[in-house]
Amino acid sequence: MTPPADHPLIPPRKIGVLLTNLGTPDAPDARAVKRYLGEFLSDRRVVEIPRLAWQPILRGIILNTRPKKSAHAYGLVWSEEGSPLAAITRRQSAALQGAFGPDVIVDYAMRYGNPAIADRLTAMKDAGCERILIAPLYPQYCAATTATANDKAFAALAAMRWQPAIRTLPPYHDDPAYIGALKANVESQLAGLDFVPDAILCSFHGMPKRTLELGDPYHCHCQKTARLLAQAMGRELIVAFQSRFGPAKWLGPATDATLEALPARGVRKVAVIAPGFSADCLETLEELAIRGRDSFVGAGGTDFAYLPCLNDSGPGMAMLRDLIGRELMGWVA
Ligand SMILES: C=CC1=C(C)c2cc3[nH]c(cc4nc(cc5[nH]c(cc1n2)c(C)c5CCC(=O)O)C(CCC(=O)O)=C4C)c(C)c3C=C
Ligand SMILES: [Fe+2]
Ligand SMILES: [Fe+2]
Repeated sequence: MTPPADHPLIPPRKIGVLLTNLGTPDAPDARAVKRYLGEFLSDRRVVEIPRLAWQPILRGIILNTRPKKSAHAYGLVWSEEGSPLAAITRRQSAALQGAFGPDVIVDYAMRYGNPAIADRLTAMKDAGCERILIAPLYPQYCAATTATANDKAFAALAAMRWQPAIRTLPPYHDDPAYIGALKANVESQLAGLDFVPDAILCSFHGMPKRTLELGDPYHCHCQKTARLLAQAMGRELIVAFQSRFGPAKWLGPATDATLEALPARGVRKVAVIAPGFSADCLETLEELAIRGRDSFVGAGGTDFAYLPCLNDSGPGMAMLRDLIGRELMGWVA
């Protein structure tokens, strides 16, 4: 990644890579979940309802009911390393550090909760990084995920007298490296199943339908990923959207209703994938792998498999090295 020592124009400079993801509570208990959800659901990029109307509902109802239920769900997927999302992001960061070597400092931070984006950016600057790539690990762009993670980084930079130079990793929903990694990951896991699925369900995190109407490209990015992956795999994929939150209309069809309807359509064996998540988390390990299975089997399905995300798998890390390495080349060429 470094230019030759005798490069005539650009002396070597320290480069930082900050992986960012959504965030997760510090512990699987109601107090920690309440703190996390309070920050998450107060983000106006996430809930686009005027503050005066939303905050009483959030503080008066949601934060008094949801944390206990969510803490129970987190408890079902929590590991010795902590929240799966945090543990996997940490491993992705360590693997990339190993791949790039000492001239690049790789770290990770969360949009909500810990480690905080401002703290890790400051640490990178203190370590001498004059150029920092901020890499939101969302393949599909959504203002509620990608833009808010970048906003948070820019807000931290706004407080610095001497800012590092910044790049952000673009969405990579249609990048051949991403589609190729998904195909390799899904096909190797399909080969290890003890049944042959009648169908593959591709579940993306949902968002309010209004957000699509306001011009957010997320829905189109999801559809394109699914189309390219289906083409690459040479088979059909059923697309659905999960995790509906609140009374508004969300993107459809809904994953839970789709899983319930599949057995009556003759699909008794299903494999579920979630290519929009770069790391397994509550939404995949609890909502899909536990509740999704219950819905499918309860409706008459016989075989169900949830296939894990790219995480820090071989194909997943090769893809991140490729995508991020390409961005860094602009700084060292
Ligand atoms: C991958 C893309 C994601 C989009 C787009 C997204 C939008 C979005 N989410 C909510 C509300 C909730 N999301 C929750 C969890 C959650 N969401 C994502 C990703 C996206 N969200 C992840 C990776 C996670 C899991 C975090 C973890 O700790 O594992 C939850 C909280 C979970 C709970 O309490 O049950 C809520 C609530 C909205 C409103 C939204 C809008 C566009
Ligand atoms: Fe979400
Ligand atoms: Fe969920």
